[in-house]
Amino acid sequence: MKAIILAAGEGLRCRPLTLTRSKVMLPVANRPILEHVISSLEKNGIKEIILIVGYEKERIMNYFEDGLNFGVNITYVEQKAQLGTAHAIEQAKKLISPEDSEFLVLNGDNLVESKTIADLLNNYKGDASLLTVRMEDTAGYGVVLKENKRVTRILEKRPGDLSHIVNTGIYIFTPQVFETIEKTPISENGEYAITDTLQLMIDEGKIVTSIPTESKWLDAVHAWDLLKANSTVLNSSRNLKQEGELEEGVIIRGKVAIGKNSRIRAGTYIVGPVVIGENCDIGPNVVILPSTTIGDNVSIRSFTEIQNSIIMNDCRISSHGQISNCIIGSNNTLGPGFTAEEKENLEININCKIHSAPKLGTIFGDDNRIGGRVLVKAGVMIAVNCQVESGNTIYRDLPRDSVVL
Ligand SMILES: CC(=O)N[C@H]1[C@@H](OP(=O)(O)O)O[C@H](CO)[C@@H](O)[C@@H]1O
Repeated sequence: MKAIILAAGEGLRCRPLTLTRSKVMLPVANRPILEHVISSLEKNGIKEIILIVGYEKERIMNYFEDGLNFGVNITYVEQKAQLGTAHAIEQAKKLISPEDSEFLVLNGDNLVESKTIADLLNNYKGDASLLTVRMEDTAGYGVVLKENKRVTRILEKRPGDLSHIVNTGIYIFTPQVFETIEKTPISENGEYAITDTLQLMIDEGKIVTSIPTESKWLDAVHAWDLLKANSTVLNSSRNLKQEGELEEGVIIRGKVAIGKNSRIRAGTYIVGPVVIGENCDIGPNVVILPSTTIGDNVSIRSFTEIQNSIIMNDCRISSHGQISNCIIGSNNTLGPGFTAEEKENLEININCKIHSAPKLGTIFGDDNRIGGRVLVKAGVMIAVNCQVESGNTIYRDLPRDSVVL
């Protein structure tokens, strides 16, 4: 069976991390979310992948190339304008032939394990099947109403407790779906939504089934949700390899992976689950606590403590830093004594809407240069290519290219 993966969107609510990469390329346990998705498909024997790309597509294509390094064949299709999920799927029409009796569709930015996909592959039936999960808070998702297994209505992002059965956006369709996609009207918010296509199919008397799963399905709606996804994946990972070099006096507890050519210097204390990439230079006397992921080519100097955080590639973190519940994008330089304040239950304004975040420090996009003794207040985000001189306290979000003297 072929799979179409939707990977064309930016993921606006994951800014500033998505200013330079799309949401599917955000790292979880040092691998892009999309790589976890592809690996789950591959484990189910799905090797023919059609990747719908758009925003920051070069970054995706340079990473995955033809897919062979990941055990699959990838064909890329560009969705030039992001006109909704039905429009995205329609872009792949010419690559699905009548011999493909059915095909799978899923989002490239939702973490799934191989069992999640297997739950749909083992149970689908009818003209279309969609995989569902039960959730208390269904805000921001589509939900379904059903009789037995048959879906009677799909309601997209409506307020209220209409149903707690959430559409995961993972579907199996027969090629006939393209006929209904063509008839799908544009929605109120200007998109061709696959959920409207499914509702049309139901209205036409076609059989749309809901297949429940209790296997892993995680969506990073906001940038800070990446911390939870990272922690979940780290906690469930097995066979973590230690390939780097540990100096004498390094203490390691729990599951810790250390990549090739990484050097952990004396007196460093690491409590897993922790993943450290390749070519890192850490210590002496650094403390790394659960559930932390550190990318490739990262240096961290003495007496810095990091906990429940993601540090992406090519960062330089000086001594005496305090980094907890933070996401630091690629190629950031943090001077000595950097402190990220952290707080619980923050209210964060994104595009004039208040979103609540659990415990959070700060989130940095890429390429920022921060001097010594800088304090960033809890929940404050630094975009891309900002410069903050030593001794400053940052109280408000910094947009791209800011300079704080
Ligand atoms: C129009 C459409 O396709 N809506 C889907 C889709 O929403 P997005 O906002 O496009 O990510 O994926 C959700 C799962 O992540 C699902 O719940 C919802 O029904």
